[in-house]
Amino acid sequence: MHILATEGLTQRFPTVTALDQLSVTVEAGVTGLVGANGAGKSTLIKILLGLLPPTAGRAEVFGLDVVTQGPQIRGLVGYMPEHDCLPPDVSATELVVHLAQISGLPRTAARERAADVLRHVGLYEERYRAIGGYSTGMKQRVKLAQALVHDPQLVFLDEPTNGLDPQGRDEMLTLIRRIGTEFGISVLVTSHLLGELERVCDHVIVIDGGRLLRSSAITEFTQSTQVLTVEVEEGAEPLAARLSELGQSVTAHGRGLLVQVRGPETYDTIRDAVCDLDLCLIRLEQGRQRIEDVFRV
Ligand SMILES: Nc1ncnc2c1ncn2[C@@H]1O[C@H](COP(=O)(O)OP(=O)(O)OP(=O)(O)O)[C@@H](O)[C@H]1O
Repeated sequence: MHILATEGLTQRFPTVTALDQLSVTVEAGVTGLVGANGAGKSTLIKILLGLLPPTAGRAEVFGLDVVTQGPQIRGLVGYMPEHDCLPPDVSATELVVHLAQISGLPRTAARERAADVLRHVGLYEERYRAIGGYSTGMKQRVKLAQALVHDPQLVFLDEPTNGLDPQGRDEMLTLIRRIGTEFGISVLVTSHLLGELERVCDHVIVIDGGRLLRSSAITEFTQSTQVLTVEVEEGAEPLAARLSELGQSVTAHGRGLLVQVRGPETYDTIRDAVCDLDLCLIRLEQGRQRIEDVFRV
């Protein structure tokens, strides 16, 4: 049973087509929406929230039509926008309580709920300080807290790791996974880095130039796009030839070779080929997947 679906969804702006005949469904769980800058991710989220009427096609969230039932959709969905949009002169507590009340919670419930979500996202005493003095990581947490405060069934997180250092990024990804598993809230999270979503998502959708490139379970994804970097002291060319003869997909890459992983046997094939040719293996490493790798598939 899917939680949202689009069919032939198209969004044209005067000089660019941001979404082009996009048809995709999303199931409950944590889903990554990946694409380079300008691929159409934020546009899709705005349409799904009922904030932007599409030029053509249709979309529904929990069976509700995005064009005619936007307010009902926004009652069920939380939204963490990409850009910094926080008022600098109020505290996180004041802002999140205020937004909870706007979502329809009575004052006391709004205060309790705001305290809960701010704690869940890792803001403690700082929550009483003005947001203007917060670090980027703290601001991202406030944006996440306000997306969760009305107890939604689904949240749209637009580039939540933007501007964070590696530790902040790690903490945010762990938090996103917890939202999906412990809180039972479905998540649609965007990123331009496939590698970072791989850790937290059950499913990944890749779009490019507003078109659907791929939609697969994360397990299928990592298997089919996994590459090994193989480096030998000398003899990369004969090794490439031998691996090709043995049916492997090999490309030269700098001083090494990139070999597509077809299964566990790929590792054995490489080891045997290196031994047979009497070469000295200096590196055998799993390639880090980037969005570019998927575009080549
Ligand atoms: N209101 C608008 N008017 C005109 N063009 C727009 C508007 N909103 C988005 N676009 C254009 O549509 C394309 C898709 O933009 P969108 O923001 O959806 O991409 P994105 O995948 O979210 O990228 P990013 O991560 O950089 O925000 C871009 O070329 C963008 O310039």
